[in-house]
Amino acid sequence: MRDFIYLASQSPRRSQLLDQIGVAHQLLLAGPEEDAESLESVRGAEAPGRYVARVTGLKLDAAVERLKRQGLPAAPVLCADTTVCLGRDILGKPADEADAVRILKRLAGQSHRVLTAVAVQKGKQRVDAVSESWVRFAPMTAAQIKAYVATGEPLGKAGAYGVQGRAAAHIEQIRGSYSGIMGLPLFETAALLRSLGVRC
Ligand SMILES: Cc1cn([C@H]2C[C@H](O)[C@@H](COP(=O)(O)OP(=O)(O)OP(=O)(O)O)O2)c(=O)[nH]c1=O
Repeated sequence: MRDFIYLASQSPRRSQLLDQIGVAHQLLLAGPEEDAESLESVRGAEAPGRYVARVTGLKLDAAVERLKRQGLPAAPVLCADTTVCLGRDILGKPADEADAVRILKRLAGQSHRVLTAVAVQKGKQRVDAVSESWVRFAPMTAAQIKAYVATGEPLGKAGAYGVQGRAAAHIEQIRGSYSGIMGLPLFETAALLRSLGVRC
């Protein structure tokens, strides 16, 4: 018998990744009355690790409230947040194509960190983890950046790229968690679910 969980995320990648390890899940999405984007604002000099864990906690608070409000059957709720950082700078999702070009120019020829926090709440119990990975992009010409941005892939993704997509052609090296870079670190996720006694 498998338990099901709620996935409070609009990211199709996170749902695919949960499928990959056989976690039955239902989406628990924010309604138009919730200002989901405002949860992701950065506080002054906040370190990236703290930022990503704090935002994930806020997403989970909002999701648990949503579950209560909607009167849905009780089940564990999972949230995650992915942040790309270059040094101490947090690079979020690009606002538009020009912003994606600007971000990718900074990442090209450099190594950066990808932090993904995941948090799960079951009843009153909450557990969380942060996965850290390093990604090194090869140098990219302006034409290569332009061509990549024209694919539309950078929009909606932290750091303006998808490791699982065409960006892979420019990624020289990865250290850490491939699934974490994509948006949900599966090793940590499975361990958190097990620690809560979720059968999957
Ligand atoms: C770095 C990287 C990020 N991403 C994606 C994963 C996340 O969807 C997105 C980071 O944004 P997030 O704010 O973590 O997630 P989201 O807004 O897509 O979904 P929600 O807040 O509802 O959970 O970037 C990739 O798909 N591939 C990558 O290589």
